Amino acid sequence: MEEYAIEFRDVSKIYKLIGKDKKKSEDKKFYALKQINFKISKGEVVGILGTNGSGKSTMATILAGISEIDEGEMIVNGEQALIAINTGLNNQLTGLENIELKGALLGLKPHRVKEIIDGVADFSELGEFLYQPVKKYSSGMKSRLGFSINLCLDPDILIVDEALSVGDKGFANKCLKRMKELKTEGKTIVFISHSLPQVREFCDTALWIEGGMVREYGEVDPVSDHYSKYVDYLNSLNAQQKKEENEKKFQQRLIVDEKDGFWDKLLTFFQKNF
Ligand SMILES: Nc1ncnc2c1ncn2[C@@H]1O[C@H](COP(=O)(O)OP(=O)(O)OP(=O)(O)O)[C@@H](O)[C@H]1O
Repeated sequence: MEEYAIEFRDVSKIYKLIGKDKKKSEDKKFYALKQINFKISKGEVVGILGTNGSGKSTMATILAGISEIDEGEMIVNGEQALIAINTGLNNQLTGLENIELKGALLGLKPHRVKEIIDGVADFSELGEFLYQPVKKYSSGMKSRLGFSINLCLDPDILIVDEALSVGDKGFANKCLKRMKELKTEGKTIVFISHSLPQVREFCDTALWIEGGMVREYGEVDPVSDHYSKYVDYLNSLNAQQKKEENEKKFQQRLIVDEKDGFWDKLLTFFQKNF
């Protein structure tokens, strides 16, 4: 029997929409992710593709256990860590204190925390900045710290959300090189990137989410080709057609409360008939 690192069974994430009065509406809700099903095998390196707002970051935070799901079930076999800029970093604390805090939250032994501190100091190349509060870091420095902590934690499942698009090219290449080593070590990696060439180069499979739903999941090359064609198609649309396409996607994700629908229908009935 194949062992899966991650399994999503009908997973949905729902947000309440803010109304025109700037209050969260009880009636109108929105699927950030809608009934997502997939299985990622142990040692698989999967790229998550999707246009802006399709649900990639929501997926990353759910995978990392930072965000809760509203419907369905997520089954994870192994320790997972999220590599994303800012996520999980406390701005008031120094880089070093952030590592100690993470170690305490994970219940790590002091010698393990020391190993991680040494590893982060070495990989991040932050030098003296490790002793400065994170609020004084540039976004690239935060990315270096976050990425290095997660790498040094040595999780079984690594979730990388756009981390390589921040920071300088030299550091991004170093991270990519390290991720390739982890891949050969048999780690499961979920890679969220806007860079299609990076996904093609690095991943075995690709999961394409569009409008909060799975559009395609399979071998990286065909899925990337189909995604690329879809992006070209979107780019070929004029402003009005783009608006219609976005509206269609939005309607698919909208959840209107039953009661609300009932009163709307009643009102329409009265308006039509009286
Ligand atoms: N906290 C939140 N409250 C309400 N809606 C949210 C929240 N976070 C995300 N969303 C909405 O959920 C949808 C998915 O967002 P998400 O950030 O996951 O998309 P994405 O694919 O990562 O987008 P991008 O490529 O632009 O970064 C978007 O429509 C977004 O507006």
